[in-house]
Amino acid sequence: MSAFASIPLEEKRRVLEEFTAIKADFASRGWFAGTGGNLSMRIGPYSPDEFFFAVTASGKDKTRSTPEDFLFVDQDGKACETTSLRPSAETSLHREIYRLTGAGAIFHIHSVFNNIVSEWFWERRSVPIEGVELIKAFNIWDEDAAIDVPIVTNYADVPRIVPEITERLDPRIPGLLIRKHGICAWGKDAFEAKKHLEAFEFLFEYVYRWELLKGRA
Ligand SMILES: CSC[C@@H](O)[C@@H](O)C(=O)COP(=O)(O)O
Ligand SMILES: [Zn+2]
Repeated sequence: MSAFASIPLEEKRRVLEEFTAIKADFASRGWFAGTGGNLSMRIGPYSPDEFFFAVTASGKDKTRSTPEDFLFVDQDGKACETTSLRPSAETSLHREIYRLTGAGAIFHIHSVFNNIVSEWFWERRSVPIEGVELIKAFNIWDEDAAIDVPIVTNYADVPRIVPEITERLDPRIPGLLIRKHGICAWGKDAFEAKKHLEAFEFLFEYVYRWELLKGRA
């Protein structure tokens, strides 16, 4: 039996149920404008060379729930079961983040705040955030902690983004911005990945508003 086939059916069902609920929650926040965004959740045993994850199908209206929203793929992005669905166009980014971090879930969304701050701070290739309480959501507890959220190039040819992720991913920071595109945030499980994504979006809105208050044009 293949490694994927030996993952219990109830485990697959559990992942898809949790996945469906999170997708509906994010849809209610307006995080999937114009079919943008994609989500994945890992399942079964993990090694950097072999792992499996459920990922949203490409180009779907992610504000709707249908039986064709997700498929399971392996570490190479190949479908684990026969399906007519195509995995997200950004599956290669998820694959690389799983390979580097062993995370349990990765959520990618587009927002106006994450797009604007990624452009404002593009020259330094990271968004600086200092002393804001919600930095603790990333399990960083230093007094007045300062973090830099990496920004990578938004190549139209998505696999070209992968080497920049390899180079720029900071193990302390569970997220990466893609310039004028969106964020990938991850965590050890879906609960943690969602917590991190919410914290990033709060912090990006904070940075956006603070920069305007300081008089940025
Ligand atoms: C329609 S714009 C969005 C896409 O180009 C992409 O950035 C995105 O997030 C969704 O792609 P998808 O292939 O549906 O996962
Ligand atoms: Zn995207």
